Amino acid sequence: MMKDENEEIFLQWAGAIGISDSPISNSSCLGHSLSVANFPEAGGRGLAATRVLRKGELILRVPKAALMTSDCLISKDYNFSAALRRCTFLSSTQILSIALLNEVNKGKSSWWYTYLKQLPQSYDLLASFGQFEIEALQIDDAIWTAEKAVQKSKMEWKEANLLMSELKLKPQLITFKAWLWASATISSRTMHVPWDTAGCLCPVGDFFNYAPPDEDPCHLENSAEELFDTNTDRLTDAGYDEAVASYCFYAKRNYRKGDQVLLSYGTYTNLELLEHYGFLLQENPNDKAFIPLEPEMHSLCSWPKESLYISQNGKPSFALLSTLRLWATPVSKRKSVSHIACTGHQISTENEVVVMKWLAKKCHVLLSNCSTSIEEDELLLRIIDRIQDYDPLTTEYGVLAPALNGELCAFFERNSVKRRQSIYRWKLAVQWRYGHKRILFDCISHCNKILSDNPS
Ligand SMILES: C[S@@+](CC[C@H](N)C(=O)[O-])C[C@H]1O[C@@H](n2cnc3c(N)ncnc32)[C@H](O)[C@@H]1O
Repeated sequence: MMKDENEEIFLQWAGAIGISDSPISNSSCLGHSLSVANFPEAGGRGLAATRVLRKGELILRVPKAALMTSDCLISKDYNFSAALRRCTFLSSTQILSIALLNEVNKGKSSWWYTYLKQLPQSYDLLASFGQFEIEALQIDDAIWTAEKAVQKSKMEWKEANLLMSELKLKPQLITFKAWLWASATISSRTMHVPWDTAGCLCPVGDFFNYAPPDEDPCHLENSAEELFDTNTDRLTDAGYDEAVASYCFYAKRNYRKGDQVLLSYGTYTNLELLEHYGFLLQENPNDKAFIPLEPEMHSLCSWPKESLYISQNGKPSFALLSTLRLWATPVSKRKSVSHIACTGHQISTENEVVVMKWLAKKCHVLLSNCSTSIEEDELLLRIIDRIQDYDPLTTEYGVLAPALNGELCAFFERNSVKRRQSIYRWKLAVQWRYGHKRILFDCISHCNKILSDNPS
């Protein structure tokens, strides 16, 4: 069956179970406010505005009965609930992943068959990265995060094996590959519900692609305000509304007809987006670069580790700057100036010069420790695009940039089969390291500017 045909059947099914983008009851699911469209540069399949949408307007309602939750899957499946009682050690996310595979196992007899059929067949979350793509991240912190994601996924899969074999799932649904698919579906598509920490799968609502939150939640002045939940890492401009027993989605800004309607799933760095959703943004205002600090720096201040970073624009965070200022102060004077540092003020010109020199040098060393430069990564990204387009001349690029030779050869050796997906993951890794290096580079420029304004 054609992809569009599947989509058509899915939208009819969604309309019949009450999913609607219209305030008046309507048998069709979409068409009043939204339509499914393809946005190749911003998430692929997504939702477009079919008319002018005003900020704060309710644009989609998905009734509770249409939400796929562990509760609803378990309560309708006696075997599953009986087997689950014997496996009390599984997390809510593992349970929802197994419940999802259990539905897939039912094939056409599953009530969710039409929904399951249109889910993506694979994902590119960090947990699905192979050794080659992990190494392509180049930066220790990111490599560690990716390795941890793979290990965690493997461990959760092993723990889930007992229940999956009790359920007698088909052999291909018990594999690690199937587990990666199920857990990535849960990680990248679930939405927060108050009664289950695993969240829910929300047909049609999970077609919204992501835009980072661009406003401070405290300053929101529209009807979606009360749905803004800074404590959850799920969709924040949508939420479950008990009063109407539905998941409700609101326009987070004004849209023109044809615009892609986006939602903010939360505030994420690019590494976090890769880890939880399998994509990253070329321009992510929430991206950050964490750099290794001297052990002493951590004990100097009470700032949490996560607050010590370089922002996407190359400027050190408030906490990092005040920590560095205090650290650059002679030990005997630290106590008397700590209140100045903690309130974000410059301690002295000499102190600022030491801080900026240290920071610029650190970024410079980190950049020179990488096996490729920013320019080489830029070239590699162009080469990868050509490889994606099956340009036969691409191997010759190694001559243009000898530093890329090893990486290009390693890719071709390992990836004769299943190239498309491997190329895409490799590209994500290179895009990530390129963005990270740009932050370090911009930080050096920022420090140099301050140094030239404060000649020592
Ligand atoms: C909730 S789904 C959104 C709908 C999805 N595009 C689909 O076809 O079903 C989330 C996934 O969409 C993709 N995505 C969402 N926003 C994106 C963006 N701004 N850029 C690239 N990919 C995006 C990622 O693959 C992500 O894991």
